[in-house]
Amino acid sequence: MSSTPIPTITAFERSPDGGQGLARDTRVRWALEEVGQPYAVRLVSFAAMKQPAHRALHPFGQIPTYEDGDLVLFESGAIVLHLAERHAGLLPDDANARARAIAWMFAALSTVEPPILELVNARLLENDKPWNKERLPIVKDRVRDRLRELAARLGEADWLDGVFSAGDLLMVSVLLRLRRSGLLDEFPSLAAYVARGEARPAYQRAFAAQLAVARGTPPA
Ligand SMILES: N[C@@H](CCC(=O)N[C@@H](CSCc1ccc([N+](=O)[O-])cc1)C(=O)NCC(=O)O)C(=O)O
Repeated sequence: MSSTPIPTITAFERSPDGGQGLARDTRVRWALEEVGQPYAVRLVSFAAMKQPAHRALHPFGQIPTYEDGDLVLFESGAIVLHLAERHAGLLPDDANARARAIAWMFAALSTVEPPILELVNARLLENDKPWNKERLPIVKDRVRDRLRELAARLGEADWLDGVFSAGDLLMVSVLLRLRRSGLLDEFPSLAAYVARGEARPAYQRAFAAQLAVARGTPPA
């Protein structure tokens, strides 16, 4: 029986996606599973997220957060990096390869995710605006540009830079948001890349855990 306290993350009490794994706690769960770190989950309601107690952990009143002893983190990318730096399995030992893997983490969140979020917002939050019909194709083409460039770099490789890394974990997580749009299927090599990520046992465990929350069933 381990006496070492385990880290605690926060997640939606009721995820708007009904457990499809699109909320950002899934990528943190995935990283924890990849490094073999047991963790606890504190579920928070939308209302509780905006209260002072949660804002003391997350200045923007969001999830996920990560608590481990006297360390409190927010930002899913920072949490994944923290885990990758402290455990084997998500960043290479070689210094240059490690730096490249971290560059891919930033690329996922700073270059590929923003146009995808623009598309998500255009479809979810702006679809009743008169200008949406004109804007949507422009936003879609911005996403296509990034996907085309990413596919060109990935080529026939399994992962972005040799072995699977935290860069792939975040890139796959970002690309999963595209599934409903159909845009990912326009790039078969990227759809296969995402499928490789989803096939990883660690992802499967992370997905099942967040789905169990959505279904109100206790985790296995
Ligand atoms: N940059 C931060 C962004 C965190 C964030 O966006 N958190 C969202 C949940 S993940 C984003 C998300 C939400 C829902 C779906 N979905 O498909 O239902 C997908 C992704 C949140 O707390 N939203 C509540 C709020 O802002 O008040 C990070 O990466 O951690």
